[in-house]
Amino acid sequence: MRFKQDFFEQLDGFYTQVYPQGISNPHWLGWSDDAAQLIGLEKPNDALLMQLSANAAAPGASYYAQVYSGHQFGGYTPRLGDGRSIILGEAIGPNGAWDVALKGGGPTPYSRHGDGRAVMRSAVREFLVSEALAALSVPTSRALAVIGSDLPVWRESQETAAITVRLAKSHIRFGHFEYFCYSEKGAPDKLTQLLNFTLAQHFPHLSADSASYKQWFVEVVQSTAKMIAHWQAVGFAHGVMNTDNMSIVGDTFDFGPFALLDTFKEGFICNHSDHDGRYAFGQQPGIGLWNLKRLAQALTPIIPSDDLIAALNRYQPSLVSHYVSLMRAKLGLSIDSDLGRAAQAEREKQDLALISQFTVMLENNQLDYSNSLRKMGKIDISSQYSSLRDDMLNVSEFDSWYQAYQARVGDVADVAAWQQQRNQHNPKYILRNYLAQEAIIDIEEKADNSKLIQLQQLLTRPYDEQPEMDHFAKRPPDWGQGLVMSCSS
Ligand SMILES: Nc1ncnc2c1ncn2[C@@H]1O[C@H](COP(=O)(O)OP(=O)(O)OP(=O)(O)O)[C@@H](O)[C@H]1O
Ligand SMILES: [Mg+2]
Repeated sequence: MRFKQDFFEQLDGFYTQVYPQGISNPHWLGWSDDAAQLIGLEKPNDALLMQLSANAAAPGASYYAQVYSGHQFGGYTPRLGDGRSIILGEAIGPNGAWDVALKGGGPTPYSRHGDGRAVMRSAVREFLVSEALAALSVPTSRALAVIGSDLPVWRESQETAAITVRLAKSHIRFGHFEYFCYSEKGAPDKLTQLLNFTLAQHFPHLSADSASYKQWFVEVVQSTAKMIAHWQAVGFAHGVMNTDNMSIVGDTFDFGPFALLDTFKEGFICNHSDHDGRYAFGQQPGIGLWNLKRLAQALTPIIPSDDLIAALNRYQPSLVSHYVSLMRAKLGLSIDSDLGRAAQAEREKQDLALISQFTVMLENNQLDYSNSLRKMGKIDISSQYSSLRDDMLNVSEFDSWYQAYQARVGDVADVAAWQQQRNQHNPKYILRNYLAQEAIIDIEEKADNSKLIQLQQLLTRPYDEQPEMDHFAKRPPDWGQGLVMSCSS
């Protein structure tokens, strides 16, 4: 790894230098070749294992924990910070730099009452889902590796510690701006410094001056909208959309009690602690805007309110556009690029209605979200019969939807090619909670990570048939239905 240290060198006062503490008997549980390529690494080796398990210093690393705050479940917590994630610096890759962080690397000044550790089950889940979402083209932080140990840690019972090696284009969160607005009142120069750094590092096409701030916030609104559109389209529930878990570059960030939907359910809550369903699957678009409003508030000392409000107004249309376009690809709804603006807007409205009717049917019939969409690749669109019909209890409701759908799809000259295209947008394999759980149980009970590796490899090619892996595409068994995860990770 070759590091630069821009955050560390340019933002004194925005972090505390702190060294990670090694975990005993470190061993690779998982390694991502795809993530490794991002920072110019090839295969894992023993020296790297020692460095990434914090048992040896990584040459060129600085080791620091950033300070931030954030709104958690709607309430403001004035001081958070990296309590268990220690950043080594920005590793230089062939197409840009990535922060490398050891999540679970030991206590920091921001650990409050925590031990600075991550348990193996949560580290494995973060590793698997980071790479699985990337393969689905969802904007996300990445995971280079997950490293197991025999270091005991206590949660509800004794477990073992692990480290996820996270790669992120940026670790700057909405909560960074909140911290420097509220906790260091009267210091707008700090906010400006942070914003100028963010611009220079992550929005290089914008200059670091007040004229660009307005455009920058528009782009933050749009990338957040795009990220959440992806979540809704693949059926991803994040579970802890606190503002300290929202990345400023619009990447999915901090994987705790997340879930990919099995059965489609708007109100699905994956987080055991989310009693009111604040972060339920169907609430995510609204919470995205709520979070952006908190960020906007924190920016009022340096960006005029009118500009912030104008940018926020672009959230909803941007999210709908992205979502409809992703769902069009899934359902095979083509668009005529010659349509005028007004006609396009009307078409978007109609398509959104058609898509919503589809998901309502899935919910009413308790159908699996991804598997139902995958069936699109088997539909003979020219025929009155659809295999999806057999899954419906209310057949007449389906028939009238299907009629409207067929009319919208129109004539398809080459049905096989149409089906093939559907398969390239509707994954056969997703990271179902029960699959992750099975991989974790094998590690816990048999020290066997082969299922994890198999799952990771499978999920790097989620659209391919891989017929020998068919069983991984099944709906969960009874014990794995609607698994709800706790936050004690
Ligand atoms: N075991 C722990 N020890 C110390 N601090 C912790 C621990 N678990 C969580 N925290 C801290 O509590 C706050 C909220 O936790 P949250 O679950 O959002 O983040 P996280 O998963 O620990 O990390 P990140 O957001 O970097 O992915 C963060 O400041 C986090 O660092
Ligand atoms: Mg967090």
